[in-house]
This record gives sequence, structure tokens and C-alpha cells, in this order.
Amino acid sequence: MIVNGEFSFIHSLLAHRQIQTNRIEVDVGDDAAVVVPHPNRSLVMTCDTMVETIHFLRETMQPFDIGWKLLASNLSDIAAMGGVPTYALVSVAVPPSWALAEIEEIYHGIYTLANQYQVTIMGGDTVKAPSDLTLTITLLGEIEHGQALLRSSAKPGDIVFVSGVLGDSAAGLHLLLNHPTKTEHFPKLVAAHCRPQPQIEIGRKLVETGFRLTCDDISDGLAQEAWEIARASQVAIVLDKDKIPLSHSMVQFAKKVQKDPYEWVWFGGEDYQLIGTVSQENWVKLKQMAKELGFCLTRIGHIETGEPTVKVNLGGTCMTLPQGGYNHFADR
Ligand SMILES: Nc1ncnc2c1ncn2[C@@H]1O[C@H](COP(=O)(O)OP(=O)(O)OP(=O)(O)O)[C@@H](O)[C@H]1O
Ligand SMILES: Cc1ncc(C[n+]2csc(CCOP(=O)(O)O)c2C)c(N)n1
Ligand SMILES: [Mg+2]
Ligand SMILES: [Mg+2]
Ligand SMILES: [Mg+2]
Repeated sequence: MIVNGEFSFIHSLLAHRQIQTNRIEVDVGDDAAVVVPHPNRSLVMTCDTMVETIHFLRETMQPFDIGWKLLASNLSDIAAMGGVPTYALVSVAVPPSWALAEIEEIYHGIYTLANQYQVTIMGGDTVKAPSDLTLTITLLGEIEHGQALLRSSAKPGDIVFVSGVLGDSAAGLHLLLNHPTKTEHFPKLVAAHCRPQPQIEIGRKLVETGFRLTCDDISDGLAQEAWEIARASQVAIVLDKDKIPLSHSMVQFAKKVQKDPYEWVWFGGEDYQLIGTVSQENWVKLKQMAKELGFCLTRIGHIETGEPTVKVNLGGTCMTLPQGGYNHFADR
């Protein structure tokens, strides 16, 4: 039913929604949605926001990609817990500089990724903003009781592993901001920044092993996430710098623009890969499982007893890694 601007706009945003569940009791259209929880599972909840100028510029990301990445950053947090994503709420605060058709394209990005993971959009909020487009997704998921992967489970003797490669997203951002005419030479870096793939499948496989595992997703940079695990688990982490997986494109690009690729790895963020720890014994099994399933997991260090800290080992010399990374209020 078309009533006026706001409501017809919401209607058009929902036009391409696909319902991915048969557990809906009250759908979009009432004051709140109602869904039937799965009887044997716990609820996982997360929320991430993207703000124009802070998380993206018109120059760095297309509307489709903004929607994709907004959902990807939320999916990544569910992946880090080992959960299955289920329902999402989307809030948009739209300034006059953004056409409604562009917001519809952002939704196209959200829906494309949501459909990939059987996530159903169950509502949201739509408001006017004075300036700078702001978008928030609240994402729900489910996990078997007591099985969530925590940051606090690391023990001395564990090995530290990561999924995928690190630093590509920050390199992609550097490329988009400083060398916009060269983006076609490094498409993988642009894709890593604009269309990150959340590691839901890996998170689920980790849970299914039944092993004691630590897990966190890398949104703010490897240094920040490693420090978070060290603090939560009350352990010392030693990372082997030469074991960290880097992409060929990223190393090539860093060389070309005379940047230290590890600055992107440690402090860049937005890789949305997983970092975890597991016992030595179970690492052998995990590595075999990853090989069989075609996942890329790399051992990058180990856990020691001691005060919470993160050290970097290069050729036998250890240095403390500063707890840098993306921090919204670093200057306050
Ligand atoms: N405004 C807030 N009110 C209540 N809880 C919050 C608020 N902001 C963050 N939190 C909680 O603080 C914890 C850390 O939040 P943070 O945003 O750093 O999550 P993250 O997954 O570690 O990082 P990122 O947002 O970069 O993905 C989370 O449990 C989050 O739910
Ligand atoms: C134009 C522009 N400038 C800087 C950045 C980098 N950046 C912004 S937020 C963030 C951490 C993750 O966000 P959050 O902590 O909110 O989850 C990072 C690495 C960007 N993407 N675009
Ligand atoms: Mg967050
Ligand atoms: Mg996280
Ligand atoms: Mg953050």
C-alpha cells in the first residue's frame, strides 16, 4: 500500500527481499517481527554500523558494495562465534545527497549476500539524516548450546592460525584512495576491500570439530585482534612474521608504492578473516580437514604462559607488537 514518501520508499526497499525461512510468525509490516526460535540452539546477536567518510567514500565504494560489506562485517562476527546466521534488521539514515535509487542498490548488495547465507531481512528503520549516509545491520544467528567459539579459550602450547591472506583490504583502500587510476591492475585488492567474503563455513567447521578452539574475526587489524585474544585468555602470543600469509598482489603493490606490507597486516583491518588457536595435537587434524575441504588455514604462531602480550618473532628476535589497529576514538 503506497501512503507517502517514507512508506513507499520502505516498500520499494523490500520489493526484492527473499524469505529464507519457514519460522516467521509475524513478518515485516507490524511494530516488530516475530520468529520461532530453534528449540535446541542458543541465539547469537551482533551489530555493525558503516558511516560515510569513516567506513567508505563515494570514491572508494559503489552502493552495491556498501550493502554487501555492511552485511559481510556482521556475518564475520557470527562466523567468529561459529554461528549460523539467520535474521537481519537494517537501519538507514539517508542525507539529501543520496538518491533513493542508490539506497535500493545498497539493498541489492545486502540481498545478494543475505541470499547466499539464507539470511532473511526481518525489518529495520528508515530516517532522514543531515549529512553522511549511515547504515546499521543487526544480525541474529544460532549456535548449538555451549558451543560458541570464544576469545578466552587460548592455552599455553596452542598454535595460532589464520584463514586466508591478510592485508589485502587495507592495500585495496590505499590503492583506491591514492592511485585511483591504477585499480584495474590490482582487482583482488579492490575486491578484498569492497567485497570481503565472511568466513561462515570455516566458523561452522571449527565448531563441528568439537575441539577446544579460540576464535576472533580480523576487523581492526591482526595486532588488535591478537591483543584481544591475549587479554581475554590471559596468555602471551608469539607470532612468526615470516609465516603470515600474504597475497602476491599485495606484496607486488606494496613494492610498487614503497610501503611496508606488514603495516597493512598488523594495523590495516577489514580483512574479515578468522584468527584462532587450537592445541598442537588438534592442529594436525584441523589442517588435514581444511585441506580436504579446500579451506586455507595457516599456522602463524603459538601461545606461551605469561602476562597478556603479543610478540613478533623474526629469525629468533622477538619484539612486542604495539596494540595498534583501527580505533574510532584513538584521539580521545
Ligand atoms: N554502543 C555499544 N553498546 C553496547 N555494547 C557495545 C557497544 N559498542 C560495542 N559494544 C560491544 O562491545 C564489544 C566489542 O565491540 P566491537 O565493535 O569492538 O566488536 P568487534 O567485533 O570486536 O569489532 P568490529 O566492530 O570492529 O567488528 C562487543 O561485544 C559489542 O557488542
Ligand atoms: C574512506 C575510508 N577510510 C578508512 C577506512 C578504514 N576503516 C574504517 S573503519 C575500519 C575498521 C572496521 O570498522 P569497525 O571497527 O567500525 O567495525 C577501517 C579499517 C575505510 N574503510 N574507508
Ligand atoms: Mg563492532
Ligand atoms: Mg569481531
Ligand atoms: Mg572495530
